[in-house]
Amino acid sequence: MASWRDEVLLEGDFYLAAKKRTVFKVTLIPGGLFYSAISTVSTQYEEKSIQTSDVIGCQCSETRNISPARPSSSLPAGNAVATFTVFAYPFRKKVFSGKRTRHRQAVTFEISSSTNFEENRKIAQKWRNVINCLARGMHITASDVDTCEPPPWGRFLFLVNPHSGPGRAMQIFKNEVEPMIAEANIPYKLIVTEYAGHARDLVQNLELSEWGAVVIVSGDGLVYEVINGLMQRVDWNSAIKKPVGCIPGGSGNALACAINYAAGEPVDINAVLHSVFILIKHRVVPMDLVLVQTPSQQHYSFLSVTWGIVADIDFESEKYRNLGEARFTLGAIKRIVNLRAYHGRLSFLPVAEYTPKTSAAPKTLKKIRRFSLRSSSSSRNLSSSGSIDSISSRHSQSPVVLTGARSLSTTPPVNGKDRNGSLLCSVSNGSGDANFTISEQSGSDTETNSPAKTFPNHYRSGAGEGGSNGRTVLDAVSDKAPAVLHAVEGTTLNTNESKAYSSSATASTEKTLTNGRVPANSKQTKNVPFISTSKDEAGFEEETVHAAKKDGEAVPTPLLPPLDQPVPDNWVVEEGKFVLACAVYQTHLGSDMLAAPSSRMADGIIHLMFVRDGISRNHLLNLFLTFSEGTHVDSPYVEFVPVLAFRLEPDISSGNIMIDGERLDPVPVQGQVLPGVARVMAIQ
Ligand SMILES: Nc1ncnc2c1ncn2[C@@H]1O[C@H](COP(=O)(O)OP(=O)(O)OP(=O)(O)O)[C@@H](O)[C@H]1O
Repeated sequence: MASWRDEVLLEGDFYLAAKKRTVFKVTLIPGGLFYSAISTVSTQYEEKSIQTSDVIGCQCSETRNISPARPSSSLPAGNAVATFTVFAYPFRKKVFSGKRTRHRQAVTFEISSSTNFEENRKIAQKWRNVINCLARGMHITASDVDTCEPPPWGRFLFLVNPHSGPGRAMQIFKNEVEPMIAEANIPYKLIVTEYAGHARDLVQNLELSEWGAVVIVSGDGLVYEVINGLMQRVDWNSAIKKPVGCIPGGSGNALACAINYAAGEPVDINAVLHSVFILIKHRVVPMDLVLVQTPSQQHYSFLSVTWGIVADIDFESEKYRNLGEARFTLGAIKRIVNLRAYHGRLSFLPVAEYTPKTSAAPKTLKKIRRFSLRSSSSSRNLSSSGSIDSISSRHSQSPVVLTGARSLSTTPPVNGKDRNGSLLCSVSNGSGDANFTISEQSGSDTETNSPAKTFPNHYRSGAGEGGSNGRTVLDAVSDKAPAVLHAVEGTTLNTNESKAYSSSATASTEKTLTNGRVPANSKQTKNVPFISTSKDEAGFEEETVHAAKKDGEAVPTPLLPPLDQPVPDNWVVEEGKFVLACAVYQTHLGSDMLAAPSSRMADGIIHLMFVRDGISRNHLLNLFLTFSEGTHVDSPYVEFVPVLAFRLEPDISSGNIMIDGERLDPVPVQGQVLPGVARVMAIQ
């Protein structure tokens, strides 16, 4: 909370609608609004406050002055009274569980300082405007208060699937979403989907400029439809930047859980309320997609590709859809009892060297691979500069950057404690462990339709109490890994930071790349994917595959060889029987399944998890029980590998492959990350 030393923006003596006979001194500072009784007839009131980070909107209205309830009012009884109401959702601790959850608070102030209603109304409107600007994260000073107005909202298009989950999506919209959207005064249109595929058809033909955002009130199936509808447009590169919001109305709601988790909001209680809160307080945040190829189709996946027990549970529990999320628990019990393992081949291009958990060999990190996808309009330097490792290209798109010759294993943040967009890594250099922070970075071509675009530096203060407040991240570089580079969330690095980096690279080369292979001595041409490599003084290598994306052109897949051809030599191939294999790129697969705790929305990483055959039912059950806390990643049975691309080739035709919860017959599939291409309404 801001302190009293903060600049006072507005002050006034108002009645509180709830305390009819008391005048309150009300003070507004950038961090919040304070009010305390200055005259009391019967009771003393403590000073109370409302934080602007909890406020979703403020509105004016009028009421009647009722005599003799206003002893010191200058208004005659029966006259109109101007009011403003602040709608806030602060956290409160639950009595028994001790868990923090937001609750609604509406505080109405009545202005009766003048006998002239119009004058009072103007005062109320001024307070409303300033409070709304602050709630939207704008930086307001005392000199702005007479003129400031919040930027108009872009209209939200709500897509509600009446059949998702237990069939409550429409009820959720009416009872929980609509009232909060009205409090925030956001214009919207509601479309109820009429058939499977309706949302995809809609967004494929939508005039996107008419909408501030597309918001899904459903499960992940409708999110999948919207993402794929946008990606299948000719103008896919611009269309996919339309912010997508997500309110949990289905049975799994993995994306909604991931968004709540990233914002530091509860995932398991009052999930809808917290999701709507995020929707209103959102920033536009980049999100990775994964392009998934099968022999006959191409999918754009935002969540996961699963095979084995996780896919079986997801598909086979469909028939219990009316149980909501409990369907997964029931499905898991049934599947563990009838445990199956599937034979196949799992290949992947790891971000760093892969060493199986069972191996006694030291885990040495000598190389980091990245994939950089840029809008071709901004990629001209890549083909002409001859220095593709120039600072600007590194920092404007790099999803994860790490240099330094150390052994590395990713460790989960402690229950989401580190949610500043940073991936914590435990790095061992032989003399003990050191913690390093790898920061992820937003895409260079981040566009917003939110006020963040107009007020980028100040909008960050708008995060909720439990959130990370979206602070600018330039993490300290440990002296044990001098070459670790940190990117900045949503901002560009300053010159000093750039210089610091450039001194660490001693050599760089580049080659063009075709279908995962690198022709020697090929010449750079515009829009042709290519690899750059650089080595620092310690011999640590960083290899980046660069590709350009553009409306009207195919989505680039330089990491993927044709599905009927072998994977390149730099891929790892694991063959055998698997109980499960999951490629995950969100933290959650359900509210009690923190599948990839270290995942970030735009980390440019596919988190590949697999369990080989040989695990007992007992151990598997225990493993499933640890999913809710995310500690399964520490299990000796679970391999957890950050990768840029993967291929899964099941040997048998039984079982299921699920892409974002949509079933496929077990056919060969492969996927490649598309770093930060999509945009979601979130708080990081
Ligand atoms: N009006 C409709 N009638 C029938 N099916 C629909 C309709 N609208 C959408 N659908 C389809 O319903 C399917 C399930 O919806 P959704 O995934 O949103 O809910 P869910 O499966 O309960 O949630 P989750 O995927 O999170 O478990 C989607 O694949 C979507 O294509």
